Amino acid sequence: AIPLKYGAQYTGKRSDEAMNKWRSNRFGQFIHWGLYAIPGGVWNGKTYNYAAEFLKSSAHIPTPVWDSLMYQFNPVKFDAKAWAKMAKKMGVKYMTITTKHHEGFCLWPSEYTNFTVANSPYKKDIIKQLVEAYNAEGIDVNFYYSVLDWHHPDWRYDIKTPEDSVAMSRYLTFAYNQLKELATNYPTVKAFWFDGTWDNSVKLNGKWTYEVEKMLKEVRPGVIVNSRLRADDYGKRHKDSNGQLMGDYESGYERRLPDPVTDLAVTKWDWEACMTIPENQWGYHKDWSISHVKSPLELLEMLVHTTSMGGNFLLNFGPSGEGTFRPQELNIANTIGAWMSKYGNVIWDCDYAGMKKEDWGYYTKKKGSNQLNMVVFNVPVSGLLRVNTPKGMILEKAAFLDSKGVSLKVEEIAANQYLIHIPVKQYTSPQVIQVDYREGNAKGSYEKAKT
Ligand SMILES: C[C@@H]1N[C@@H](C(=O)NCc2ccccc2)[C@H](O)[C@@H]1O
Repeated sequence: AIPLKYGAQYTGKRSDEAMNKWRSNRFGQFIHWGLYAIPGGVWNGKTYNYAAEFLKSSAHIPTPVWDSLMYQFNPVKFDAKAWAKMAKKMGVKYMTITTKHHEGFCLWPSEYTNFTVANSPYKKDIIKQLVEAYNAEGIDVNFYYSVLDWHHPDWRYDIKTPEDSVAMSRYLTFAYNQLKELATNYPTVKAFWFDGTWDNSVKLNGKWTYEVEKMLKEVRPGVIVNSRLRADDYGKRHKDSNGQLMGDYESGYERRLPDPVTDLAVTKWDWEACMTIPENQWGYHKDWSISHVKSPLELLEMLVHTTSMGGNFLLNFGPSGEGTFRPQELNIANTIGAWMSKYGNVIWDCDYAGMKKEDWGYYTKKKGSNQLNMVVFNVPVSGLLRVNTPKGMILEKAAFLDSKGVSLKVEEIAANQYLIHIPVKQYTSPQVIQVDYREGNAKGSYEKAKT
């Protein structure tokens, strides 16, 4: 192994209470909110189809012009309690809020800069209101923080001169202080979601990323940081020069999911995928007709897919400059919430079942139970759901979760090979089958085909 001072601090999954809770949460709400929500992707009457939170760069807007949006930030319809109630109904167990996105505007009254809500017409601390409202609904709150900062004069993309180095170290001290401020002043924060760490200026400062992780865990014991924060002694990101994951969970899946057959390696570590409702809009965009908008069932399948591979699914919402969500976002929250109110127990506290992926859908398994869940998205025309079990696993019975007790026929067709018979009809949402099994070896009464 290559000796490292700023590489992975441990190997394997954390098994402390804080991480077990983070893992059991499984489903989270991402919220991207900032000055970009005011123009919403439109500038001087022109609609830009890029992500709305990049409008400053896609419309080449000078920093002073962009920054003056602060004087327009006044979300008169913002109601943290209403947001938290919607999230509770959706069935999320955590929420991750952008405390500061690439634009540098802070949703909390930071003492280290004037570019915050405190100096906007709104004045009040948005982070405090959200933490209190979501925690009151029993939802954990995590902080997104962009290291990349388009506002701060000391930010550098690369370190080419001694002046760059002096300026960037001033910037990193500023960011360190802001992060300590967030971890200190909002003591119920459970995790930090770092972004904007891909530039060379950060990769050359692996030591700083190590020190931030260390400081946060000293100020807030148990707190969780994503792999995207970290660079090692040689600028390697996410995984160090020895291939070990840094931070507490892998955060590379942005608007994409690992393949359930070829990417099974992800089941060896904790990970989270974050997802947009349109193709690529994190912040509020005025015109959602410019791309596909994912349906509730499309997103629900992604949630189940993610749980089936032992990951967390963070679904993004982009409130408007006034603090409201769109009808499509409300519909998604209600539709997924209705399914979660019936079947949330096959998501929360569930994990990878170690079973071979089948065409009909996904398996999840409740931690520490002999309960195997089958979430069926694709009913075969035959009505026969194939189940291949690992050696030593015998299926006993199967039943639709909502029609308690009505058993389904389980046909053993060979050692560790079964067919579960379900009615062939039009289903309008994924069906959940609960399977009970026991340890033991198949009767072995089958002749192995001579090949
Ligand atoms: C979680 C997402 N990560 C941000 C993102 O894609 N940044 C990519 C980026 C690439 C190059 C310049 C600026 C930003 C998006 O704005 C979201 O915050």
